[in-house]
Amino acid sequence: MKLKVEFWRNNIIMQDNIFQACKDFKVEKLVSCLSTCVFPDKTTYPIDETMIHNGPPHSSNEGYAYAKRMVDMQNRLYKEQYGCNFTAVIPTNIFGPHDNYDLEDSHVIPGLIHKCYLAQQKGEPFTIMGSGKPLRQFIYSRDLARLMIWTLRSYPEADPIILSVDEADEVTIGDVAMAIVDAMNFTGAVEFDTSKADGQYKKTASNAKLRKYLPDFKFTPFKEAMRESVQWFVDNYSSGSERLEEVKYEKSDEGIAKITINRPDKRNAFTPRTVMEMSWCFTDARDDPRIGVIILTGEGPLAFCSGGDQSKRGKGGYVGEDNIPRLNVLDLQMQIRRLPKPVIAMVAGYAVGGGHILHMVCDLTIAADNAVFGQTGPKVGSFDAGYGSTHMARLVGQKKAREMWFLARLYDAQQALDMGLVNKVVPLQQLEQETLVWCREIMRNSPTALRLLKSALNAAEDGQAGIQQLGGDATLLFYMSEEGNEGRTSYLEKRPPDFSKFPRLP
Ligand SMILES: CC(C)(COP(=O)(O)OP(=O)(O)OC[C@H]1O[C@@H](n2cnc3c(N)ncnc32)[C@H](O)[C@@H]1OP(=O)(O)O)[C@@H](O)C(=O)NCCC(=O)NCCSC(=O)CCC(=O)c1ccccc1C(=O)O
Repeated sequence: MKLKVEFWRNNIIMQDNIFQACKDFKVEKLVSCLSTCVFPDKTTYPIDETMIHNGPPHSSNEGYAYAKRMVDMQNRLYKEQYGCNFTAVIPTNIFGPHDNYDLEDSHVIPGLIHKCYLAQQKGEPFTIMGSGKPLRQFIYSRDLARLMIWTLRSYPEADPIILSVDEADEVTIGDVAMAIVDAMNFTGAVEFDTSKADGQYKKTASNAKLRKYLPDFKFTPFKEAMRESVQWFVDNYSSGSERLEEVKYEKSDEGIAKITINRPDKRNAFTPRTVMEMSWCFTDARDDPRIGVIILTGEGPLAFCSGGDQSKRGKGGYVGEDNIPRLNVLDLQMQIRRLPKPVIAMVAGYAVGGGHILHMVCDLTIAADNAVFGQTGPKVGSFDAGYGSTHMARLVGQKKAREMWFLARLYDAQQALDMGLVNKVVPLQQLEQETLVWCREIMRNSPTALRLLKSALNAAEDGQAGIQQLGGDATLLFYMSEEGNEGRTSYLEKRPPDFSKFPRLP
């Protein structure tokens, strides 16, 4: 690690602020997360919680390790002086879904999963650096989450606790590689590159203290945890999310997808690339049958989206890396409109220009109390004569729509609520929480009813295109019926169809 000073200062400043704020606001319990690198470089094994301060940490990460050691001291001092219930956990080698799977800077398991996947795709050998003999204890992220909740609720001490699998569950890097091979159904050659260094042979940690409190805690079997992690990686790799540069894309186990425009320095103004990336994400969310509702938002509290990036605007549209001018946000508006699942705009800060239109074409809008809405087009030489005008008039009425466009004023969240532009306004800190409440309520409802309602509401505005969407949904339902299938089956069986058993209802 190069930035030792930054690691030291940033961690110390964060810790000092958090501890003091938790004391001042009488927070009932604070659990800080340390890591095994706080332990001395030269030590005996297994390491345990009493050995943190027994000697210098490895020099490569001393800025970070010394700062983290201070957490242990802070926990004790705040308890002694103010009676605070603060403590720390020390997890060992976490892995699981949502990890950092980047090839350059990920930990061993996500890095190997990614390498094995690429080897599978390219038909190349799966190469593991080193002999594969070093031993490590790995904890599955879901197990760690359960233990963290237990720590919050029930662990009584200020002294830290190691959260690790048992010593008997230590595995070699070679075992890890073979578990990945199994989970991935990898059929190619597996090679160990012994010209590369192995790293420390073992770093065994004792979980005796954890076992004293929770003798019966059952860790997820390693191979099962590996299968879930590999499955998560494969599912999410195909979404193309690794290639996203201007947008963030997340999917939750609850069936909620979240697309975040990630250009906060430009108030989340969109370029042709931003729009393309959003479009990939919406396509993935539409095609993934586990997803039932999609959130569209902007990174940070200052803006949902400030419209087209004016610095990329050329003659004929916004110009990307290929030098071709585009107005591709119009296709994105259509995509959101036609997507057969509810899309919710989650708006903090500015939603202006083309960004305002994006929130309007979403099915619902939840706004933070700092949200600001409006069209700026006539001020910067632009306008949207499509949904930006006509759908707006449906939402707020003709007079108000003309006011918004002709004067190009900005409106606060309460004004937007009063004119029917948004569904709810909440304090900024509650924005995500409230949006998730709406998403979860939607997830409990019939997906087919929601789909048909969306296309019916669109059809009333969208003319023949709207009827086509509603008509497509009717065909989908018919294809799912026995009557529809009788037509197909009779054709394949080379017999006349028998529709006589289907009722001709009034
Ligand atoms: C959004 C603001 C009101 C925020 O103000 P403030 O908080 O004071 O921040 P700033 O200091 O102004 O901005 C910080 C930083 O971001 C840059 N930036 C902000 N917005 C844009 C933008 N749209 N393009 C490029 N850059 C932007 C800003 O320059 C600053 O950068 P520095 O380097 O730090 O200087 C305020 O920022 C603002 O008013 N922004 C402009 C809003 C705007 O006019 N947007 C364009 C409207 S036109 C449009 O969106 C058309 C879109 C389109 O493609 C289209 C075309 C044809 C038909 C339909 C459409 C359609 O979208 O439907």
